[in-house]
Amino acid sequence: MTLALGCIADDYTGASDLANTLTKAGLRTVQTIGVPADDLALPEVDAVVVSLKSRSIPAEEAVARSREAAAWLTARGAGHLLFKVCSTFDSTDAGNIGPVTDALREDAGEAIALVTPAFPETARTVYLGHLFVGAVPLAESPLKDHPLNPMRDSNLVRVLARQSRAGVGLIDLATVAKGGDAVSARLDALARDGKGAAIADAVLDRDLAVLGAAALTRKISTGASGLGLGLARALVAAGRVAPAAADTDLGGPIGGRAACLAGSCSQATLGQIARAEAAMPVRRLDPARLLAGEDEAGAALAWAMERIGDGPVLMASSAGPEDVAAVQARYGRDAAGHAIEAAMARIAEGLVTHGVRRLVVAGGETSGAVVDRLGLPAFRVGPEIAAGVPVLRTTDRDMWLALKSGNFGGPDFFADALTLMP
Ligand SMILES: Nc1ncnc2c1ncn2[C@@H]1O[C@H](COP(=O)(O)OP(=O)(O)OP(=O)(O)O)[C@@H](O)[C@H]1O
Ligand SMILES: O=C(O)[C@@H](O)C(=O)CO
Repeated sequence: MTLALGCIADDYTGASDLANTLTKAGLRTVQTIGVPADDLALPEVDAVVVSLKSRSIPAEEAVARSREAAAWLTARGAGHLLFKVCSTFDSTDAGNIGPVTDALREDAGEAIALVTPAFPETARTVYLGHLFVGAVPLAESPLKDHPLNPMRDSNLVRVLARQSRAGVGLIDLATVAKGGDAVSARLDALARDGKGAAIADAVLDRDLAVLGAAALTRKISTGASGLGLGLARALVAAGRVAPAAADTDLGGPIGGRAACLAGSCSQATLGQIARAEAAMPVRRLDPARLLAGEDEAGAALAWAMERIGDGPVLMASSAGPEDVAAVQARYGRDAAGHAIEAAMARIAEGLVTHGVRRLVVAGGETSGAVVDRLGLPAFRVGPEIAAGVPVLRTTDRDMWLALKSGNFGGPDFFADALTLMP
């Protein structure tokens, strides 16, 4: 297998978002969970997206795992590596976007890396280094209340500089508008100035095409699915990939039991859970009981088993910012997050043991915990449920999954997803 593009995603939902974007742009793509074992049979593809669960772990560990993934991808011929981060730049000042970008860039022998989380299809745009989520700056968006990494600064040059060893510069929209050569010249100038990364503005998909072409002249870049789109278009335009139609034959219907799990506390997910109440039974997990050591996961599973023969069910730990803050104040942010993720993973395992073969999970960390517990090695990419969320089919067994990034999907996401998972 010779890869045109190797991708390292810092969470599993983000990886499926990127795999979806690359597939739609004509790249044959597979999503693996972690660095694939040597004996894992993979189809012939143009791009591999290695999913890591590295967004919220200590920086040294994130660097080590990302390096391992980079080595695997490079050994399979990947000419360019994209480090896929969240389109809302989810990270803390001790976070990992800077350290991983620095490490991959240095290993690749590059002086500077282009960085942009812009993804206009989902209303993430960057102007003068400031990230906008829809019509508001990042720090005024619901991301300011994220349970793990509250985003309180919209200026990404500043955010990335706080996490990076090398300095961070800006490629502004006026430069992007002049085209790929102007972007490359600006990267060179910033590198001469000692910068190791440059936040690039992008407001429209055409800006991403320019950035993708410029990024492709170097060995690594960092960004969200929008930059993936730009890189895919540049690879096709350069004749390095012959565009393929999406993989329509994923193996036929599976049928059987279906369930949804939500651990995301994003505004979008909270609205989707409320809407799902009209379509299926919904059980809210009680984080306080769970964190007090009571068998809340077992109780939720028993609840599900009484109903699942009649149709899909949804179980959610999700809560609004005030409730999340109260739980975190009492039990600690990481301890609360990990305990709830572990409960979700246990419920997922129980569901699959009892015949669930169609599973929808909301939230990146939550999806990571669930997929790890189920031991799924890789996914092929099916139809798109909503921007950034495809249907996935496991490569080693008959199972449909959808891993939804917290902020993605329309109001009826859970029902929409199950409709596309026959
Ligand atoms: N009621 C709750 N109180 C405190 N923490 C919670 C609660 N419910 C879920 N959590 C934790 O909040 C975190 C949510 O992160 P997760 O990545 O799953 O969702 P997200 O950030 O919205 O999704 P994405 O990363 O895809 O945007 C998890 O660690 C989860 O365990
Ligand atoms: O880029 C995004 O917003 C998503 O793919 C994601 O990474 C959310 O976890």
